[in-house]
Amino acid sequence: MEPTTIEQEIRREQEYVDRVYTRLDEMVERVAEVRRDGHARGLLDYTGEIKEDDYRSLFERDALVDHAVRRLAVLEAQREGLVFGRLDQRDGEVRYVGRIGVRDAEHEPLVIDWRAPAAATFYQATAVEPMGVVRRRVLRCHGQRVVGIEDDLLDPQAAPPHMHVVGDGALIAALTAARGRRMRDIVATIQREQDTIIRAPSSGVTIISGGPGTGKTVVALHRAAYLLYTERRRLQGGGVLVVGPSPVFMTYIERVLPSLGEHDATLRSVGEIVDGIVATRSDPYDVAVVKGSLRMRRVLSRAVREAAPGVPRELRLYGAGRQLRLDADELAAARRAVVRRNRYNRARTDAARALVAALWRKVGEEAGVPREDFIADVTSRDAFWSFVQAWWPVLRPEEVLAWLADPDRLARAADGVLRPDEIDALARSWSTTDEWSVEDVPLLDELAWLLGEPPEPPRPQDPDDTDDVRIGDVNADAAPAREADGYAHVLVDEAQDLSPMQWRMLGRRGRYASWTIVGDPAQSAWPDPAEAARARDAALGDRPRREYQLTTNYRNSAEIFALAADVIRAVDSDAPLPRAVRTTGVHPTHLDGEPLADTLRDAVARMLEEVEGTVGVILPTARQAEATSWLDGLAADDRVVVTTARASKGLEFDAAVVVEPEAIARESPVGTRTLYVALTRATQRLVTVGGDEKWRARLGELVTRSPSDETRDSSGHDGPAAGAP
Ligand SMILES: Nc1ncnc2c1ncn2[C@@H]1O[C@H](COP(=O)(O)OP(=O)(O)OP(=O)(O)O)[C@@H](O)[C@H]1O
Repeated sequence: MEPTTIEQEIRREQEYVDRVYTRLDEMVERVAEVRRDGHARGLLDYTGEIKEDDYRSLFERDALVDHAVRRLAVLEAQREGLVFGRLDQRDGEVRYVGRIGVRDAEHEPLVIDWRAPAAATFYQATAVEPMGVVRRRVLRCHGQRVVGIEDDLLDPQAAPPHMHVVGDGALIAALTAARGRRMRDIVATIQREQDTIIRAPSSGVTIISGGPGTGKTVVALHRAAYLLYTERRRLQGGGVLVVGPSPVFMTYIERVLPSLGEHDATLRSVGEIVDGIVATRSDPYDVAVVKGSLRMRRVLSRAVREAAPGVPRELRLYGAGRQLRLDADELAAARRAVVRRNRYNRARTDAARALVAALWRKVGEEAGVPREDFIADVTSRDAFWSFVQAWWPVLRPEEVLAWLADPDRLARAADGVLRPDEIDALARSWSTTDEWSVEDVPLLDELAWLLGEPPEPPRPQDPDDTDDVRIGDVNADAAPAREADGYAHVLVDEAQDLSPMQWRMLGRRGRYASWTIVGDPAQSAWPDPAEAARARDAALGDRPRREYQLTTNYRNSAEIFALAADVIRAVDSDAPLPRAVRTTGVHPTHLDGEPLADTLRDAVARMLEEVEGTVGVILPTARQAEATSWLDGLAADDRVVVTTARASKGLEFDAAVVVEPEAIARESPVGTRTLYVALTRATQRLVTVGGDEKWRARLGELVTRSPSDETRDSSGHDGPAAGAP
């Protein structure tokens, strides 16, 4: 049989792709040789004495080997689907675009790196503005084999007569593909509005907003890869921090940057920002709201000023020929004066000075010795320094926060700042568990900042330097405080949910950074956007900002998004909503019936049959524990992901089964927004399970109104199945 046009085109492209892989193999072999050579040099060098020259050559060797190892890893990692695009230009030039740049033996480009300026037209050219491109071609590959081609003819007038145009469009093919448990890169199908954001300059603050499924996350990650490519020296030196809402979300996105050849970004959920603490549990809404509010700054700074539990409440000391004493009130006054001026952990010297000053004030002229002699006498006594150590112990943030589980202590710190019911709720949250919550992490960070790092231990003393050594050698200002590590670029996803205290925590890490901030106000779970905006502005300072809005919903079918849009409109009539361009003809459905467990299992089993990829079961928080047991064996299915609505932020499934939607909406004052999040997680199918008349009516009404009624497909799905299964 004659090969079809598309088969012929694929064969031609395969020839080119084969040439690229042959060249890639040569490059891999060459780099591997450099590595082997480096190792061999190391073996010889280490056999004898090492002279200074040898050290230099060993250093060079290590750098060479290190570079070769990294290069090899990149070359190997980018092998899969290395070439994905081709541009046929008006002037007859043909360019191939791929995951990395590849040149032939004569240094002529075989493939252009997608991030290079020469590749930009691959993403930016449109039929309205072809930018010299006649045909854009996306190659779909499995391993090294070309399996499909999708063309866009951008400039028909300029197309030569023999030019073929095949395929239905790469974007739709990508959007309808089954989803796995990890987000994939979109390097072959980045859209023009997205490309503009990816390539925006790195300086200052780039704010990306847009409704659900508009590609905010995936675009921000491609932007990180782009910036690492264009500004590798600055960004690798300082580091790139990527922050998301939960560990589940971080796992969902963790492959995107490596798949783009970037391994150097630090990915952390908001519960993992502080080194050494991994918090995954979220507090109930009412507690989270208090812990996140800026009022906690006052509470914490007062908590730091109060004496640690168990410190001595009286100073008794023999000095200057008499019994010296400071009582609890005098000690408290000295403490207040010191903490007002200093960070606690860096103030021990000052605390010692304050004690001596208080003693002198009490004794004064009666001491019968000049002030200098009095100070020298007191500070030469071990008993004095033992007291200072006990009275001013080094404090860790965890200790100070744990003290606030004591309702009396908390009430003193929060007096006039928090309401009594808020104080009760907080004290209970800290006394019922010793596991830190996600909302505790910014509080610990704030405390770390208030307390400061303890100074470095004193260096060995110079025996001649006897002048007030003991006070001087623990000088609080001697060593700079080791503040939180500063990153060169900070990328914050789902930023609409960050509490003011979380903004402060991130601000400390991005003090000298450029920022990319991603969010959708309509999905916000934070009840006081104005307070969060203030904290955000303080974190970002006066850096210049550029803002972008994404407007196309690439995730949801139009039928699914129509339901979600209806829900959000009820509470936020002005929310700018994206346009879902893909219709499937399959409307959201609803399943009722008792017991709920059976209905849920039935819904999940149906979805597993109907879609190829993942099925998300999205629950009200109150149902979380029950539902996993209801689902029985189904929960263990690799394709099934069980999550609460609150934790479903940023995730995506082929099918979503949303349990008791109205209960999700009632769970908190921002519950409707959380329900909006839950309803916008699915690409192909949405089923709601359990609920009330109101919910069924909403679905029914929506379908009768839906314009896509006329475009139902032939798969037998013809609207909502409200009622018993
Ligand atoms: N140009 C594109 N080509 C292919 N797929 C795309 C493109 N843009 C976005 N997508 C896909 O659309 C889906 C939604 O993207 P993403 O999760 O980044 O959206 P989002 O705006 O962060 O959503 P949300 O705010 O609802 O979490 C993902 O599967 C993503 O891969």
